[in-house]
Amino acid sequence: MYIQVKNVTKIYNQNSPKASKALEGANLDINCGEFICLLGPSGCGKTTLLNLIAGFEKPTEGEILLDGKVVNEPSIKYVTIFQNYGLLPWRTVQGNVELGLESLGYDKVKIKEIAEEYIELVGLCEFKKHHPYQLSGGMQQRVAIARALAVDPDVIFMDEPFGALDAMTRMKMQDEISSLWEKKKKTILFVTHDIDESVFLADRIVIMTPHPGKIKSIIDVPLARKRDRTNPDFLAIRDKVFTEFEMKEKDRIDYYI
Ligand SMILES: Nc1ncnc2c1ncn2[C@@H]1O[C@H](COP(=O)(O)OP(=O)(O)OP(=O)(O)O)[C@@H](O)[C@H]1O
Repeated sequence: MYIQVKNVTKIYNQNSPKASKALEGANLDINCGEFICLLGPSGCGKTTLLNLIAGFEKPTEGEILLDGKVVNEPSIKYVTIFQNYGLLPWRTVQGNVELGLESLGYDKVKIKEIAEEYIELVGLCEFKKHHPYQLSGGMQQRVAIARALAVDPDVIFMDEPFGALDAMTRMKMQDEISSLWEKKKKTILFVTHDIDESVFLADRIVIMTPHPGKIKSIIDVPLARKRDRTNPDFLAIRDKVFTEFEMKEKDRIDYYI
């Protein structure tokens, strides 16, 4: 097993009157190369679990192993892509993609070569001399993805990366990240509260519920890619997820009768 979350509880501000239990008794095993979505409503501990696995936070109880080693701190082998892209405004697209590579100690020619390869992969060749303010939100997110992939990380953490995008751009980015994942087969942990997004992207969906944050269940998504959002199999899994959250239309109708 590549990532192991063993009985992990996280309490922020422990031993203070402000103590809050964000996550309770989480157990999760992730295989190398899997695309995992953490799905749930606000406050269910998705970001907390992501930050614990990425090493930005420490568990209050339990432990997390990555490739057999206890996670204690963030590592250069794991990259995180946030909702706000995290691009440097004074650098061009090329400069932003080169950023992570510079810290790996490659020479200038190699850095330029690798950056160009990934700029091409996300379809931004014509824009490599542009600055972030000259790009749309979707294009900025593609730069962030190119920058993340360029350092050839073992794991990519994505915390609601498409949250700020309009619906059409968001679907296009879902297509792109899904086909990039197929090409590169990186282990991806992707936080979302969008049910359709999780069914479109994930190999497995980790269903989380709040008060306190818990892993409620895990749903397999054994659908071939590229996925069709209108296919009956897609809709059946979507339905299953709705049932897990007790949000099915049938239940609401019963309630009103
Ligand atoms: N640094 C922190 N200090 C104290 N409490 C925190 C901290 N971070 C998160 N929490 C609390 O822990 C709980 C889980 O938060 P978390 O951000 O992990 O949930 P989430 O599912 O990612 O929510 P959202 O979808 O709104 O981002 C919430 O009640 C939140 O207020």
